[in-house]
Amino acid sequence: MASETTQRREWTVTGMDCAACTTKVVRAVERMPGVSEVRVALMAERLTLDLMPDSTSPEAIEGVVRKLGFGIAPKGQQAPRKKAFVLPGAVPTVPASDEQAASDPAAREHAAALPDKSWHQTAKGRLVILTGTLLALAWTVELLTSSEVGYWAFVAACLIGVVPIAKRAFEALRMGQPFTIEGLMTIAAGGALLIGAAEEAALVVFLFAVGEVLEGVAAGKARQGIRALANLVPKTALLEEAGQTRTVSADSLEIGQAVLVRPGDRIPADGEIIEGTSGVDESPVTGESVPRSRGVGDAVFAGSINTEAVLRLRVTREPSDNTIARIIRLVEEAEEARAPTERFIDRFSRIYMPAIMALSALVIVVPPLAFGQDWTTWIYRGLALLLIGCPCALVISVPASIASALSAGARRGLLMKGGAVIEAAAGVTHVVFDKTGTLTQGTPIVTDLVTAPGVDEAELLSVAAGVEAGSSHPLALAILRRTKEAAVSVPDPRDARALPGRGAEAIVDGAPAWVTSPTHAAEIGGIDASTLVEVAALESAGKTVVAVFRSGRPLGVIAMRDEPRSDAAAAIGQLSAMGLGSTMLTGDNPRTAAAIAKGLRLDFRASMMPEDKLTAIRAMNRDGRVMMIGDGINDAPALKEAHVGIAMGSGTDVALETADGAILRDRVTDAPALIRLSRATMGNIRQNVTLALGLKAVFLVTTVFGVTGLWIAILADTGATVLVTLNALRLLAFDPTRES
Ligand SMILES: Nc1ncnc2c1ncn2[C@@H]1O[C@H](COP(=O)(O)OP(=O)(O)OP(=O)(O)O)[C@@H](O)[C@H]1O
Ligand SMILES: [Zn+2]
Repeated sequence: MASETTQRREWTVTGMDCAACTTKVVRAVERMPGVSEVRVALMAERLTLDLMPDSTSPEAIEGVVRKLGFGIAPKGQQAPRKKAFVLPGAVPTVPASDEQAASDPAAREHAAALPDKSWHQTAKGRLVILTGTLLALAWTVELLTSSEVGYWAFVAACLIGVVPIAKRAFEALRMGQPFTIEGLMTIAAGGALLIGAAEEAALVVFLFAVGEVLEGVAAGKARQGIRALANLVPKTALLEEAGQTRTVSADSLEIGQAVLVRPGDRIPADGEIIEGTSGVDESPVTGESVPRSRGVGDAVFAGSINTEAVLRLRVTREPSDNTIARIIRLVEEAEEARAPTERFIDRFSRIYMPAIMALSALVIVVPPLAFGQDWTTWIYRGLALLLIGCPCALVISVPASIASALSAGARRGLLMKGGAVIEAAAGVTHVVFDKTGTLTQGTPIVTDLVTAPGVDEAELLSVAAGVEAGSSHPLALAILRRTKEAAVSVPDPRDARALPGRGAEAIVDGAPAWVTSPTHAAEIGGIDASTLVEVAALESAGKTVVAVFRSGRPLGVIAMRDEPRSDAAAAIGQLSAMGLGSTMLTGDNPRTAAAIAKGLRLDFRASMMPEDKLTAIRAMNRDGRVMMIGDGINDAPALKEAHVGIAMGSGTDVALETADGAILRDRVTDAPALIRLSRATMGNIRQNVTLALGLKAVFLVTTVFGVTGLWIAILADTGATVLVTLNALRLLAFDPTRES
């Protein structure tokens, strides 16, 4: 566990193409003194760990990672550095067009340390060029001279090509990791030379290098999905200061500053509109591409597009803390919450490589010794088998799918905190919805005022508004809105108090007053029989009724209607077509709940106190796996209790932190969409695991029987890794809103 004295450090690590690479980094760094909680995110290219001061230096950690053949640079300003870092052999480039990189020293250093290089500029790319050239040279030599000279040319090509690979294998070995793909390669190439298969040995080294580059390209593609999000925030902003407008880097904006956004431009920061009204396309954040009209006082997100008119806004969030930055961070961190399937595959691949090595030893030794077979043949087959022992394709099969799914989801406003959540969401059997704000719009409107004899509507509203003045409950807001419309003044309450699940109370104009549900009205003063009949009628029409009291005397009732969201019924229909049951949980009374549930065609449980919702979820969890969908504000405990808790709506500030996932659009149909995406992801993972294991199994057999040889074995491994990654990328294009 991290103690208080340890310091959290973060680096960007480049060149990791598969989970075998991440294991290498983790194992090597883990052994260093004072290092704990080491985590490597493959797709986010991030290394995090806790470091005891005065133990290992960050530079020593960087040295170790670099020795393993990866690029590393501290992330952001979290890890201050004294000397600038340059990748060995890399050409540091500062993109001239990138104002932000040029102006911000930390960003510039970062850009210089880890430039976006094309494949031939990387260490792995150079290995391809080197081994390829050597191979071509050797072939030429063989063609022009005798096969005798050619043979030695291939030996030379293989030996020179294998040196960098053997170096990496040796470094890993020194750090306590005997089983690495580089180690397998080195043994296989060396062994092939020993039995005189020089040409093939050189070819294998070359193909290995090509495979590494291809894997890198595929992994990079998967990463782009997430990067694309970050690129949606413009680099520059039009800052207004002292009556002047000037262009500044968007990264330098501070809370409280005023910026101007022209039509057609992207909004540079999370902010609040202080002047202007315009359509704002919030698709980068919510996935909703129909522009919404936004005016003074409305919040807007960085990355959204201003479609119509000039807007002036006040920055409300630091650039590093804006909504889209938090979404990106969440998606990146989500990688660490690994799915059970992923953990299983990891454990499997850890025994897989040694097991294949043992098998390969048997294949080499047993047939010649026990059955007097030819040594060269079986050594050759044993070496080829070694190459089958690379677990790359298998190990990347799960994280590649999950990374694609996470970014596919994020682009549509469907956020999930990692593979564990995806796997859980794919397996839910039942969906539970909160009513207010989830299935309904959450903004009830007062429809009926029923006054007691001798009380007028203004008095009823005034007392009710007094009690609710400080409340943010949707019903309270409805009453306050209506009071304002009726131009009734709101008295100043004292001792205002919420009665969760029941109502609210306060001292209004010196007298104790209450607003409560009719069910709890009896506790205060009761409602007369004729009013109760009226209440029942209103409730049966799907309206929520509250009773208003002063000094224990009923003043009347207020009925409100909260319309179901327009797509709620469709969402329930989709879920049921997917074989999932839906239930609505509500604190509202059974009659109102029944009226709403009937229209939406789902089960319901009414009159639930907040703790009842928790118990209900717990009970349902026992019979199946429940996904709970709520607004994340007052139902956070229920969201936590469910198998999967999803917060809905743009009130996601809290939700992003507490729930397992979030739906950023106010769309109920995104609930089935999220489940569809999760199911598709698990399907994709199954395809990948089958593909990886299947190919291994096939080539294991053909290798043992001598049908295929060394270079096919390495080609099969690379091919499988690339196929698996490409298959995972298909998820980027998956449309979870489409019913199938
Ligand atoms: N501030 C309030 N003003 C008036 N009535 C209230 C208030 N708070 C609670 N109530 C009463 O208690 C009932 C249950 O409230 P609760 O907050 O548990 O449910 P809700 O959030 O309105 O509905 P849901 O459970 O569907 O989200 C309401 O229907 C209402 O009758
Ligand atoms: Zn690898």
